[in-house]
Amino acid sequence: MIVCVEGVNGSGKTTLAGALLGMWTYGHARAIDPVQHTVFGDTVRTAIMAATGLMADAETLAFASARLHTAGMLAATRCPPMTELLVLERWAGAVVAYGTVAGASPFLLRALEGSLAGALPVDVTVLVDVPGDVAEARLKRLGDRNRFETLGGGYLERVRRQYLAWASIRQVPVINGQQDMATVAGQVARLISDRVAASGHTTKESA
Ligand SMILES: Nc1ncnc2c1ncn2[C@@H]1O[C@H](COP(=O)(O)OP(=O)(O)O)[C@@H](O)[C@H]1O
Ligand SMILES: Cc1cn([C@H]2C[C@H](O)[C@@H](COP(=O)(O)OP(=O)(O)O)O2)c(=O)[nH]c1=O
Repeated sequence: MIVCVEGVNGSGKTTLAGALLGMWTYGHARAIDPVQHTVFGDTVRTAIMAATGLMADAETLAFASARLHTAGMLAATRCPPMTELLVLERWAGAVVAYGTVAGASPFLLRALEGSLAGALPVDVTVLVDVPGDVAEARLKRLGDRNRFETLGGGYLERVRRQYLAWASIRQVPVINGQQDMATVAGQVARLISDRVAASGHTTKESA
């Protein structure tokens, strides 16, 4: 079972991933950030974060490359059994939402979204939605921020809107990230259970 949690910085993805792992009692469970999961991706991310004046297409390609490399590294466990949970913090949606705001070519974005979608069989994708100013206030409290997290609530709101447009087109469920975490996690766990049931596995194996 591969679950992808999409959303802007500060929407609650990492907290949600932790909650889902805690609720999963049917087998092995882990959460990864596909950008930073490999040494290659981590190095690429460091280079992107340090770069100034990076062209939008170049930046988008670099992020997608880091994510695609993770898909390759996961090849051995490409289709984990339904009893095993792998939570991805962002996947194809981030490329589209952040890339659109950065001004990347729509043709490039469509191609990369397709490559990412084909590279890993994601079973359930959700978008955790919070307004940009709420995300910004949360990030401010956390301190230590990457360069996308210092662009402010207006920037996060623009990414949020691109995420919502993407979710609408792709029929990705939108979860209200302003609810308490138990409610957010409960709603996602329900979607995961529905997916397990649809796959024909017994409900005994679901979250
Ligand atoms: N549903 C929520 N309600 C209130 N605060 C939240 C909620 N989800 C996350 N937070 C807080 O917001 C901050 C960012 O959460 P985090 O999970 O790191 O977001 P992300 O991984 O999307 O950047 C953390 O301090 C976290 O405790
Ligand atoms: C342009 C672009 C930016 N980003 C942004 C969002 C994040 O701030 C950062 C990705 O870093 P990442 O390591 O995935 O996450 P985080 O720093 O949020 O824990 O870059 C993408 O994830 N994908 C993209 O295609």
